[in-house]
Amino acid sequence: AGAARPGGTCLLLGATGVGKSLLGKRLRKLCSRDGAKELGEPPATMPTVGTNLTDLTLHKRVTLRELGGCMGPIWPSYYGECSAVLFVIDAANPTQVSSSCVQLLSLLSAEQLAAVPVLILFNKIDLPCYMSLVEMKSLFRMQDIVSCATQPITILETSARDGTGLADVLQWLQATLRDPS
Ligand SMILES: Nc1nc2c(ncn2[C@@H]2O[C@H](COP(=O)(O)OP(=O)(O)OP(=O)(O)O)[C@@H](O)[C@H]2O)c(=O)[nH]1
Ligand SMILES: [Mg+2]
Repeated sequence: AGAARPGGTCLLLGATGVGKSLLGKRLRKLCSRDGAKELGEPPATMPTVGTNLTDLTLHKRVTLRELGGCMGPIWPSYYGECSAVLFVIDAANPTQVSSSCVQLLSLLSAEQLAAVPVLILFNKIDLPCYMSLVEMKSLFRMQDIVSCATQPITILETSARDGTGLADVLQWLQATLRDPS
């Protein structure tokens, strides 16, 4: 199905307001040719209604397809055409933990994603009230989730605001979407 777009397609998923759109803009800036050393003030974002495509130039072209948090019910219609998933969680929003956890469990159990590598991002770690990786992992029972999952799962902490962890995200995409050789 992905034949229409060369390169690889990575779905960018997560509840509304977790920072998917800002992350997409930051990643594009980081791998743009002027090789932004300074990210500067974060550009404004609007809640994404529908889907939003961002092309990244890595070793090959990688398309990030964000599906707005409010589009949750139709996420599965895009599962067939992706080779990786970025799942974003707001580490500074304790009230969203249970709904994010349900979303994560349902995507991990989707048949079409059974072998698709997943990168989980605990985002917004620049905020003073963010929950540490240890806290987040225990709130999500991440150990159980990872051991029951059929797909490879990687976990990172990020700030789309100040750029923390974003180079590691690019590195993961590059390694994950490498052509089999
Ligand atoms: N402090 C901080 N704010 C962030 C970070 N990432 C995103 N934001 C802010 O959070 C708000 C929502 O970000 P978006 O990127 O629009 O969220 P989204 O996940 O795309 O939301 P939907 O499109 O509605 O699903 C914006 O005001 C962003 O500037 C971060 O790492 N730290
Ligand atoms: Mg958005």
